[in-house]
Amino acid sequence: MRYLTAGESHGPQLTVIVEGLPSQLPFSKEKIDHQLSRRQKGHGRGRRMQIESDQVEIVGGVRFGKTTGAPVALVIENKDWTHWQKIMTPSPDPQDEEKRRISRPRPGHADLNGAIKYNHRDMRDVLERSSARETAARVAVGAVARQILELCQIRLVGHVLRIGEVTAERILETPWEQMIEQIDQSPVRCMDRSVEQAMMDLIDLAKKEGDSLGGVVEVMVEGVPVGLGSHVQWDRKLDGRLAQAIVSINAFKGVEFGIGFEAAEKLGSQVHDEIAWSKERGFYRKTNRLGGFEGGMTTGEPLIIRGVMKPIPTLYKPLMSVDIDSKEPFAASIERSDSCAVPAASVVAENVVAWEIAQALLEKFPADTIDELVEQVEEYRKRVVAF
Ligand SMILES: Cc1cc2nc3c(=O)[nH]c(=O)nc-3n(C[C@H](O)[C@H](O)[C@H](O)COP(=O)(O)O)c2cc1C
Ligand SMILES: C=C(O[C@@H]1CC(C(=O)O)=C[C@@H](OP(=O)(O)O)[C@H]1O)C(=O)O
Repeated sequence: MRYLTAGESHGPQLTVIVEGLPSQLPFSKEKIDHQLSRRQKGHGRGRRMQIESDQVEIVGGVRFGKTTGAPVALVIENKDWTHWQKIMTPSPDPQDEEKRRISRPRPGHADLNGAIKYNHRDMRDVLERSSARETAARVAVGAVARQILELCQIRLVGHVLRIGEVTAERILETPWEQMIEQIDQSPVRCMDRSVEQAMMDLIDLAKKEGDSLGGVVEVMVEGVPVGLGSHVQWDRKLDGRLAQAIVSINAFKGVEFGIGFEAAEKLGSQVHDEIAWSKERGFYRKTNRLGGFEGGMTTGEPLIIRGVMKPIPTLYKPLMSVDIDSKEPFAASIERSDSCAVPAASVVAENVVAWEIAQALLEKFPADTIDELVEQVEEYRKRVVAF
């Protein structure tokens, strides 16, 4: 399976083509819209999210509610387009275009590197595509992948572990349904009720001071069979692919699995997970400190993946930059912006993980129809327990 996204942040729409989905997959627009709406919420977002109300339109590859096996085409409208149409389309007056041109790169954005690389004197030609608006398209794709995972008894959840200096407890013992409800009701998508308010206060303070905040998100995946991914070639290692997927989310700068970077300060005996066996479960690990991966393959334990997001680069208390025409220094212009998007990014992280897992599943169990996939996964699970 593969997908491509296209579309500018302030253009008419985002477009996605997903290829290789098995046929006969019940395809729910509601489930995609649900994920899209989760991505729009969260304390700290700016005014743009009040304008958008993301909904997917299915324009190819689905008939009578099921995939046909043909490429699936999805569209998400940008409601903000109506306000930007004039700026985004050519003007008969060249002076108009000159006035609209962006010549002042924002630190922390793709503006300057993209302008130099693609030889743009108007940095709108870079920022329109580098914007995290594109993550709406990736969430739509992840929401499709989740429909495959659901039928294969694999479920996942994501939450905010940290905002700035406020860190939540990881509540791994909470029953799954309760955990999901708790996260979705939290204004910062945090499982730990005791720190929610502290997170919101910190976001409000950063906003008041014209600053921004980052944090850490965590995704857990349960029910993944042993042996997705492979040790035999570098680009087939599933932890490696997930790392790429996470760091490809705008503003994500790092990733870890299980205890992650803590492993550096521990002894081997405190890090590796002992192997055990029972008739009911087959082989299992007594602990899950490595977060469900050994040798680039899943161990059958839950996957624990964390990603760190840097603070939003656009600041109301602007940083210094240099104009590309005059070469004069200036204080970066102030534009509408989120002050913290970690809650939204936790939903993006969940959905990019969903895609990678579904893709790895279809690599291990190639299938033209969803029933073929589900049958193979069920048979394999039996074989694994009996191994
Ligand atoms: C959900 C989400 C929302 C974001 N919103 C903003 C924003 O409002 N303003 C901003 O300057 N950056 C925002 N960003 C981050 C920028 O898109 C990102 O930092 C920029 O494209 C540069 O890419 P890099 O940080 O990966 O190097 C957001 C990121 C995500 C994931
Ligand atoms: C549009 C979204 O996020 C945007 C990501 C973003 C950026 O620079 O990455 C900047 C802001 O956009 P605007 O410049 O239009 O205010 C965010 O609102 C979205 O998440 O759907």
